[in-house]
Amino acid sequence: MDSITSPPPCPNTVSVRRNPPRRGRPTPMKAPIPSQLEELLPTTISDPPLPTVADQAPPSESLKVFLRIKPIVRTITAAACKQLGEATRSRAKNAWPQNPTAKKNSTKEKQPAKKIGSEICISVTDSHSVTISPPPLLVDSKKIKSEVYEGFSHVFAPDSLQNEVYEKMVKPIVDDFLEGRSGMLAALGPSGSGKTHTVFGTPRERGMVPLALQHIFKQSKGRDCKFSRSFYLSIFEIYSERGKGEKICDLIPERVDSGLQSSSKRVQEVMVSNAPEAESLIACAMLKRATSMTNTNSQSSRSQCIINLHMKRGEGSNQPDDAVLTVVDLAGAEREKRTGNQGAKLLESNFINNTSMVFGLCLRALLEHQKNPKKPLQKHFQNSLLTKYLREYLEGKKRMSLILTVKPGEDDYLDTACLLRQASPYMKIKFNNIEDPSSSICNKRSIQSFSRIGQQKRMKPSAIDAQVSIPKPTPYSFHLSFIPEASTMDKPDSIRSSSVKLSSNESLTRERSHIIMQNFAKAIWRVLKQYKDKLLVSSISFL
Ligand SMILES: Nc1ncnc2c1ncn2[C@@H]1O[C@H](COP(=O)(O)OP(=O)(O)OP(=O)(O)O)[C@@H](O)[C@H]1O
Repeated sequence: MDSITSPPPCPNTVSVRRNPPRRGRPTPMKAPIPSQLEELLPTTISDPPLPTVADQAPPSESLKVFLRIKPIVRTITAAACKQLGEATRSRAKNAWPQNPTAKKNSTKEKQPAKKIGSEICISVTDSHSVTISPPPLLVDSKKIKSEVYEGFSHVFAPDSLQNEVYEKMVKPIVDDFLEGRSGMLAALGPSGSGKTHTVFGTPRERGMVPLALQHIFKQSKGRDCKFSRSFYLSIFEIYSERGKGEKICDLIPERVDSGLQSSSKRVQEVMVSNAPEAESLIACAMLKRATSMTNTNSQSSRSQCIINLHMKRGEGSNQPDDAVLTVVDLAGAEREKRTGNQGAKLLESNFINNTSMVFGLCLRALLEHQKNPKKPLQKHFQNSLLTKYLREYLEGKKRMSLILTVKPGEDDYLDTACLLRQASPYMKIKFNNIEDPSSSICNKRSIQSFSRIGQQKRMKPSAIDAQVSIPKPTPYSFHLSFIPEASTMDKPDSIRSSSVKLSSNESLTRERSHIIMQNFAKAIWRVLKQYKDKLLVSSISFL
């Protein structure tokens, strides 16, 4: 494995600085030389606990955004495999935990590392900033400049070790969790950039989840049993089969050890009492996760994977708050041109990209709302299951950290630049309680309804209670109001009242479409106006 220090400066480019804080620091020596060019479930799998006072971070705290650069490692891709006539579909991801078959394949897959040097598009400027340099072709044809991104909580160089990443990024979240504060870590980045590697790792290089488990159980061990706490694990994935709406799949094997408690609900929450027990559950879960071989990753995740560790305090404890530690391994955004995906895989890609986009939109909306509180917080979280589940985090009510993973190759410039451009402003997001006091109740309801989304299809309209509205099951539009308990079903009188509610729902939908159309019209108007101005200018220059 090669480690990368810094790419040689790309001639004919100048550096532009992006991101806060804009400090008056000299452009690093290694930077390019200036030139003349310029979003069930865990419900009972217990609902994630409502935000408590402990969950609410001090208002000044900002979202932590970390960046990790993957070392350059050449792996066999789908295209290469096709040539060899090998199968292109697998289910078990070759990450932590150990999958003997996959491991064998992986050692075969790794080819001698690429020669590095001019092929690198990103370099570490210092521990908080990076410089990305476009490949010469783009510099010449599109006059793209090299850019400096700064303000990251930490930039992990390609040779960074998992332990180092854990200490700087995850340990503070775990310490808070052990103090009773919920927290989340989400890994974002293009396909094959190392999200799963960072989150789960390999048997040799254990990832954030196994390291966190080890830390948590080590800390909990010698504690007074009077203040004992118990830990419950749930792991599930959200995926879309052939683009037909989103589904939740419990990744914990249906028949877990009899020694472990399990819930009968769709997503199990299993009590774990030590790290190896938890790790072996995650190991089994990972074997169930949907993966596939693409042109960019031999074992690309096709789903959003969510791991929750729920800490419940013992009865004798004077700190009754529960806390949840959530780790999200998002499926990597993919460009069709690069992955060469077709058919079902292309549909999966659309789902993956859509979820990533909605996740980003939520954060962007939060940022805009915080910049200008008069601007209402857009409810983009409604557009995907993942964001609906993570609503509290995406509305800035609970702490979360983001780890952006990028690939350093020259070919990866567009993916890397795109991610940095989109995600680096998120570091300006502050954690504060931006919703009204009823929000926690609303949110509990939304999470409950989310957890029962799978049951909706089984419910007949006649069975809906008078207080209940019926959601229209479109792939990315799930209803957030009350979903009935099974016990409220089979009440024929309710048909009329539910249809009344339906019509009010329709009017809401119509109103929303009207607003969207209005905004769309405004945008078109602006574009047309710009064109008009440009036409005017060019016609003047002709005269
Ligand atoms: N820091 C790293 N050190 C060593 N190998 C790495 C590192 N990051 C990623 N890899 C390797 O690169 C390959 C792709 O990584 P990984 O599967 O984690 O990507 P990903 O971002 O999860 O992709 P996808 O979104 O498609 O699932 C794996 O073989 C992994 O072991």
